[in-house]
Amino acid sequence: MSYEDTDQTDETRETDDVPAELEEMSLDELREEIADIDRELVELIARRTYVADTIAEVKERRDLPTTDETQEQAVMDRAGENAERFEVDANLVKAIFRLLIELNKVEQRESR
Ligand SMILES: C=C(O[C@@H]1C=C(C(=O)O)C=C[C@H]1O)C(=O)O
Repeated sequence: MSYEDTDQTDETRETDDVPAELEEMSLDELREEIADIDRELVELIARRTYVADTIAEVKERRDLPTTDETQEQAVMDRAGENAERFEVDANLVKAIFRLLIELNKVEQRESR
């Protein structure tokens, strides 16, 4: 799925690349849209970090190691699949997820 999966025909679009509703927005409106998305991204990162902190507490209680390579591979595979589904660069998305995983592990180790 991508932003192009709408019921618009090519004739109703300004160009082949950009949906008509985005074309019609002013630069300021488009930047507001970006600001909203950026806030949502940070909110999602905060949620992910919060859940990972809870996982870290469970691991500590069960005397399990911080790093779980099998789980990390599953996260990376899922990131790649989702990137393909939404037609964004899989390597870029995977690099972002590698960073998120490393941030969580640093935090998990510091809280032990
Ligand atoms: C959050 C976890 O701990 C670590 C961090 C992970 C992540 O941020 O996705 C994945 C695996 C672990 O190395 C987990 O085990 O699920």
